[in-house]
Amino acid sequence: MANEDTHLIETNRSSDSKNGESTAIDHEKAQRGVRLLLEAVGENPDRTELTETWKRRVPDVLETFSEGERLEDKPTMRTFDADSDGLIVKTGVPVYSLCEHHLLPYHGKAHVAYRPEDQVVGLSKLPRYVRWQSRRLTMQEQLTRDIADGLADEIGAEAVLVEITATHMCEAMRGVETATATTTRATVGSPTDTEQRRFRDAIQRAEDST
Ligand SMILES: Nc1nc2c(ncn2[C@@H]2O[C@H](COP(=O)(O)OP(=O)(O)OP(=O)(O)O)[C@@H](O)[C@H]2O)c(=O)[nH]1
Ligand SMILES: [Zn+2]
Repeated sequence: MANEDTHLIETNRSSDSKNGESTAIDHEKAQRGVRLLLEAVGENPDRTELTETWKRRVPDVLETFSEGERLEDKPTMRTFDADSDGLIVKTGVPVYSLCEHHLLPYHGKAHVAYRPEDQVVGLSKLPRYVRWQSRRLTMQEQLTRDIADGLADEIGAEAVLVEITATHMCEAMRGVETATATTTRATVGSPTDTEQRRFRDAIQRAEDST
């Protein structure tokens, strides 16, 4: 075993598997990586205040932030029969994701709408689904597309609209050092002009009320 490995603690989650699928990140690798990063910035990872940081805290954070990579963490998208042919709109869903270029967070609000075919999904599942999709390394455009395509598949919706407005910490805290909002949109199916207008109006109302 390499010298640095002698610092590593065993976690029984690192090798969990269910039906051959990984159910967790590789904690041992994460511990080793965080130790190296701390050393790279001139820190002593064995300083008392930092030991839990690389042994437990940051690997746990990475596990949470990568839930969207694992199918078993996907929320159960239970649907119900419902006689609803209008657009169902959910606004102001919090989004926290990680930019794949700088490994820094971006956060904002997602707005989601769908026209059901013959089934509607439980309301709470929309924010749950957005959160699950967000917990991965991705670009905002791709996240918006993945939520729209994924929801269309899950619900069997005739049309889906997703809009995300977010601020990227990689633009705010470093680099250009300017916090500006970025809005991205993805559509599945063919929302009518009236539906598009209803979606925009609902977003406007949500923004006016905050
Ligand atoms: N389109 C898009 N760009 C993103 C996203 N997240 C970060 N970026 C951008 O990705 C780009 C990466 O540019 P590079 O030139 O490779 O990296 P960099 O030298 O760190 O660039 P700066 O951020 O301008 O300092 C930057 O312009 C970021 O603003 C995203 O979700 N979508
Ligand atoms: Zn970035």
